[in-house]
Amino acid sequence: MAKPVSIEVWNPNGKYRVVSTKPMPGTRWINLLIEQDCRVEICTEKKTILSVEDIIALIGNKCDGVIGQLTEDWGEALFSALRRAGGTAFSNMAVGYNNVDVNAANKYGVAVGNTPGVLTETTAELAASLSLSAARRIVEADGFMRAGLYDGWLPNLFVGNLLKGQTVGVIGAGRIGSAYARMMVEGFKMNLIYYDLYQATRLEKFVTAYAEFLKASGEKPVTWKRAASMEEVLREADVISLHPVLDKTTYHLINKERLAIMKKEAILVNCSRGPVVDEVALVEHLRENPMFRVGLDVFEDEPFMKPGLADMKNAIVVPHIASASKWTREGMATLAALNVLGKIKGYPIWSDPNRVEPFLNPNVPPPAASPSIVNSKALGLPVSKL
Ligand SMILES: NC(=O)c1ccc[n+]([C@@H]2O[C@H](COP(=O)([O-])OP(=O)(O)OC[C@H]3O[C@@H](n4cnc5c(N)ncnc54)[C@H](O)[C@@H]3O)[C@@H](O)[C@H]2O)c1
Ligand SMILES: O=C(O)[C@H](O)CO
Repeated sequence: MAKPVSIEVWNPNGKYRVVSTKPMPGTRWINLLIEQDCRVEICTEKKTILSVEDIIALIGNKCDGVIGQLTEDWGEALFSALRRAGGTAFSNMAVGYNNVDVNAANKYGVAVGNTPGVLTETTAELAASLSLSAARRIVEADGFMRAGLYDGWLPNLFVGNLLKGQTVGVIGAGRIGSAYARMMVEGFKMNLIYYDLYQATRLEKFVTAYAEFLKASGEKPVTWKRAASMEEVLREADVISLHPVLDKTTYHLINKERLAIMKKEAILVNCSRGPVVDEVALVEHLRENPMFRVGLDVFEDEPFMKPGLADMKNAIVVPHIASASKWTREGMATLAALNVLGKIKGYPIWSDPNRVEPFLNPNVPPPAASPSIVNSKALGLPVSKL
């Protein structure tokens, strides 16, 4: 029997019981649930990552829906427990849902929500920050200053890479990959090469139009290319940023062999999921190629790093904070709550999960729909006409 977990309760007399496995930023998400007759229970347990047993204890005997986190293992055990408690709604407070076994959710008739769109620019901005920090060796230089080692300007001190005119490579040019590509192309006049299973038409149009603008202003135009293979991107790009989903096709997408074909002075950024990179191979590559640099927001065995990574001066490591802006995190909480609420109330599914702005305006009530349910087709849920 698992130990009872500590909770904070809002609107104790609400008809529907909704559990959040973590406190989340802002209060709009709580108010939206309360206004629609939900009793909201928030787990306040100090431990960062809840176990399956902890969450089963939280679900209890009666639970209509759960808002969970990407650190939790949502599979057979949790979906069956939720269904036994009468629940049919779950939402990750994340766009990525590789921690969720969607087949198990389908088996128990539980809708699975995620939070696309609201974190696109915030995540792309962190990827851009890591690209710049790695190119200009910001973290190393900061450490040098703080250690009292600076004794005057020198021609060779912390010389890094100029981005202008270099090639940025994007693997996975979906929402975030495309936003990052635009930042790097427009902000630093980089040429673009990308690889994705699908054509990124809007991105291509943007770069074409920007190239024409530069040409008309008498500047060298930027170029773009959709690569036929990922290897083409790895060989040609100076900065490579990874933005695919994590699934069987992208596990260890970057391995020893693929690292070996990258330029010796290339920069690799990962703000997708840790297992997209073989981290042991990466540490070895960083050790053997001191001019190769990485910026990592995610790790293969989070919260841990593979041995040796923390000692590498050519690696910048941050703790999975790519979506961590106040507006975005409050918006993610809102979308996750509305996913769960929508299913409980029998609302339809929003027709375009790439266009979630109507749910994010705090001054107007949100549409009566679930913003993004990834298994809506499998469950035969109706789509909103809005
Ligand atoms: N570090 C963070 O905090 C953070 C924040 C947000 C998202 N993410 C991660 O980023 C991922 C992408 O988010 P998004 O909103 O841009 O999703 P998205 O679905 O818009 O984009 C993913 C892209 O990956 C492409 N893709 C899939 N398999 C591929 C393969 N084998 N090779 C190349 N491309 C492939 C898809 O075609 C798609 O265009 C999420 O799934 C999540 O794991 C991380
Ligand atoms: O998938 C996601 O949304 C992130 O990893 C957290 O923002």
